[in-house]
Amino acid sequence: MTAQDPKAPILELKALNKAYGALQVTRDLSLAVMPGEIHAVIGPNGAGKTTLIGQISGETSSDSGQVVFGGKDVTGWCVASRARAGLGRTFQITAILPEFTVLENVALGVQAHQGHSFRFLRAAASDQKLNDKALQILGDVGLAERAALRAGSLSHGEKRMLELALALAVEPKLLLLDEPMAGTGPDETARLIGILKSLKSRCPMLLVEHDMGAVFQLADRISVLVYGEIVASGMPEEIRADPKVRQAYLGEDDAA
Ligand SMILES: Nc1ncnc2c1ncn2[C@@H]1O[C@H](COP(=O)(O)OP(=O)(O)OP(=O)(O)O)[C@@H](O)[C@H]1O
Repeated sequence: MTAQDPKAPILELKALNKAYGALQVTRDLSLAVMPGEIHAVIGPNGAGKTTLIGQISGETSSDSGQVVFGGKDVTGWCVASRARAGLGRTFQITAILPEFTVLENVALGVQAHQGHSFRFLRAAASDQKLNDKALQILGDVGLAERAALRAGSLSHGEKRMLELALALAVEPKLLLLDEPMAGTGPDETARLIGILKSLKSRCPMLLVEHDMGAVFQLADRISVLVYGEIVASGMPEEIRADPKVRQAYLGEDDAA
């Protein structure tokens, strides 16, 4: 299969392993993300989800196994090379420049992606094409009417949407989302769910999320990680019904 084949996975993990000393954090971990899908990884605290995201983005080296992205083996690639190849991830809120407007933040992201330096903010601010692109992205994440505000004045949930806009500014082929709902209230969570749903046909996602309501609304496929191992992988209804999963992770709660 080639990267152009629409049925080929955009991301394939093959038997990934990572240990810290005696602690085996991910073990023989394999999964695939297909074009047009949201694949969620859930698991109890300490299951290895953040480590796995790091192994995919390149921040954490793997002891063995392969990361294949867009048909290319990127296992030995650094973070920047993987990002340039289209592996996007949401940034921490600290990546937002609070004194700049919402529009300027995204315009700078678009500009950086186009290979210019951050130093040319003035040029960026007057570049209509750049601003148009940034505004379009802000529309995609529901922040168009906040464009002229200082980014620092946004609510927590809006900052998460701005993070998403910054990730989209680089036109990713896959988005890694590490707990995008963390700290957001119910209304903002509902808005974020709607936004992510509307984006998935254009950008497949690997979603790590503790909010089970959000996971079950968003995911096309769910993999359950326990002690670094995928104990179940399937459609949401299969996962909900799997007794192993209920015991290992969902507990007594109804996951809906
Ligand atoms: N750099 C490190 N050095 C040593 N141990 C680590 C390191 N990073 C993670 N660990 C350990 O690996 C295990 C998995 O951690 P990880 O953060 O990947 O889990 P997680 O599933 O993301 O947890 P959470 O849901 O709480 O965020 C934990 O026991 C953690 O203490």
